[in-house]
Amino acid sequence: MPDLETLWQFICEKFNESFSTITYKTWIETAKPIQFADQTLVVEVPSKLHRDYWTQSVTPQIVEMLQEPLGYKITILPKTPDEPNPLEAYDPVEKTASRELVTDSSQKSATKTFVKNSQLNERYTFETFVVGKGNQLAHAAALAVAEEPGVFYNPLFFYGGVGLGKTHLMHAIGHQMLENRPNAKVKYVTSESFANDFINSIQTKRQEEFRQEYRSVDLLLVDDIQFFADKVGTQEEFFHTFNALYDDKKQIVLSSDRLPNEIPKLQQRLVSRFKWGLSVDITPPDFETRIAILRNKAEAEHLEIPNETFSYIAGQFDSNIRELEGALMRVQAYSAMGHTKITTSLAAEALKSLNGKEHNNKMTIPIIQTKVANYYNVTVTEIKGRKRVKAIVTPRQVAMYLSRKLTDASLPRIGQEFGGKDHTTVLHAYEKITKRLENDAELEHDIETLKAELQI
Ligand SMILES: Nc1ncnc2c1ncn2[C@@H]1O[C@H](COP(=O)(O)OP(=O)(O)OP(=O)(O)O)[C@@H](O)[C@H]1O
Repeated sequence: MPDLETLWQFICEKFNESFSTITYKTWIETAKPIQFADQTLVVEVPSKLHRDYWTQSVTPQIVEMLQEPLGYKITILPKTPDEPNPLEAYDPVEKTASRELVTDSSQKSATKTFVKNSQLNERYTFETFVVGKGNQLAHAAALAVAEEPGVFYNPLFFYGGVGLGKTHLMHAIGHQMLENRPNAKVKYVTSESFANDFINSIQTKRQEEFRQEYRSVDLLLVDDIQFFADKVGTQEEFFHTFNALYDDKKQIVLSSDRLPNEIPKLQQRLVSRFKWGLSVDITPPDFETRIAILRNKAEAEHLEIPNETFSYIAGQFDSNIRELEGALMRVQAYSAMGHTKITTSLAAEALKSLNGKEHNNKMTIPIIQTKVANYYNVTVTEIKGRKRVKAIVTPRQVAMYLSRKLTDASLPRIGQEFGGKDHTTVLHAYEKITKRLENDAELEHDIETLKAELQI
């Protein structure tokens, strides 16, 4: 019997040879082998969603892949970090019972006519999508749905703030599905286009055609469904479209800036249907992800940009990737106009005039973290980390306190920027520093100095 390391290496190599890089990265690279005993392999995966996908799809493929070389069938038990090692916990793992979501394994659709015009943007693929903490689950769910449409999460519902990649992921699902099944019929629309198509069909007496068009797809992607609010007739029609596709086990993917039950004037029966599948949120990217997105974009545009300039731009825009990309393009335009290289001071100059605002004066959490770390002689990594020695806890709490005072970021958002901490930790830090300030003159001096430096 091979040891754990050899077995895992073998699995990685085999999987890498047989599947696309994105599949490999999403399901294998995020997994960690834990134990191999009694022909049973325990693998730790990041979330329940990953575990479900492993159970349903990855595990059978690996078992089959290994059967010939090993000469026997191994058992694979995926678990999340919170779950005990099933081999140690003794309890036989519930392999399928833990599925939280409705699934249906009877998907296999008939051949469809080839549809060229599915309104997909070529740039929005899984390959160009940078995965980070805020979007890891959404990305994994998107890939699961693209690879096995109608099986896992139907509907798949993305929600989250503006410019965070919901549309990008929806298009990526469409591309991936067409790559796997070139004859599939994929349709991407915004909720407004759906409403317009519907109204036009009434005006031109082509309702039957409209229904035929929307109800014959294999994958329907409807973006920004918050704009269904107030459109009673459109909601009614969409309800029937949804039912027809769902009953036919066709995949539906929806997006909105908020959860279904928070969309005003959305019919209750639609809200409840939208909850049948999986709702997954996308939160703003952390600093490292923002840098990775900028790097990718710069590489695609063949731009040469120093590391510190990436950090500078990523420090300025922390809650909307569209703005982040826009900033990079602006810097590029500035450099092209002046025939000069891209440097941090050029970037500062370019972004300063953005909307006529002094944009480089905008306070962001990474700027606060850097300033506080320097002031207390610790590193930003330590500030974001979990070490509980006083020399680090105080700077960490001060940085959280200042982030709350000097930026508009919410408590969860601040927690996320501090290495993914809970919002209650941020609140605790804020309250602790506020209390200490009542009778700690030294701390008061530190904070006043930092504030003065930060607000220059
Ligand atoms: N993780 C990511 N990796 C690379 N690019 C991204 C990522 N997330 C978003 N983007 C890019 O940011 C821009 C905005 O993304 P997108 O349009 O998908 O946002 P959205 O959440 O649909 O916004 P809206 O709520 O305005 O519809 C796009 O150009 C997209 O390619």
